[in-house]
Amino acid sequence: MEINILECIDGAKQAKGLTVIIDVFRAFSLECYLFQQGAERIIPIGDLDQAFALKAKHPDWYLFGERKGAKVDGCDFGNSPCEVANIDFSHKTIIHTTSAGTQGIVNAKGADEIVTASIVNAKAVTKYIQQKNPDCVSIVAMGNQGVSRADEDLLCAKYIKALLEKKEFPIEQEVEALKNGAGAKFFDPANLIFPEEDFALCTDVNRFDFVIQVTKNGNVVEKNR
Ligand SMILES: O=C(O)[C@H](CS(=O)(=O)O)OP(=O)(O)O
Repeated sequence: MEINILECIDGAKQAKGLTVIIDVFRAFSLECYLFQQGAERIIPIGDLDQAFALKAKHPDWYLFGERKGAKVDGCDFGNSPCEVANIDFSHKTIIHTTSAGTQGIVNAKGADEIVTASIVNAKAVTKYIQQKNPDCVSIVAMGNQGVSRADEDLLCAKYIKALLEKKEFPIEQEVEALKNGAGAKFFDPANLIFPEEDFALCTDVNRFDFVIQVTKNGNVVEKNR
């Protein structure tokens, strides 16, 4: 199995084979919580206008929209898992547009198939890849706004690669270290965008045992293993 780690939107454009799009802070961690809380499907969208147009057609669907970390005006929710804690999304369709994560999905046009990943479901994604046993796996760490390296996404990519190669990886230690690095923004009292609780929710290692798969029609569904 050939395993390549790529980064950002440019990396997503180069992805081939079974493609794993990673966004730890926070898009694909959030989506795990949404499915856990009953969501039926999520529609990942790159373009904001397209997301609003879809919402206008389907007012009963929830629109989650984020740019530069902040909730976009006019959306029902932003990109924060703690914002949706305890909300029941049973039978709900969700439209999701973000700076990095959903951009990765819409740009991975050369992929044979796409699954998303985050630290909260990395082991489940690894098991899924092992079961499919493809010739080629592209793991894309989506980065900050899809354009610059995000250490948490690269960490998750390296963790999945290590699991696939059956190598030891000190994930708990590395997650702890994020508090003083890429995750420090969640603990900065001057920051008004990233709630502190989101750090723990997005770094709860292997909390979920399901994968999120992008279907042929572009929707995202939960796939239990
Ligand atoms: O909302 C987030 O946490 C990020 C913001 S950004 O990538 O740092 O601009 O968006 P996401 O698409 O979840 O990476």
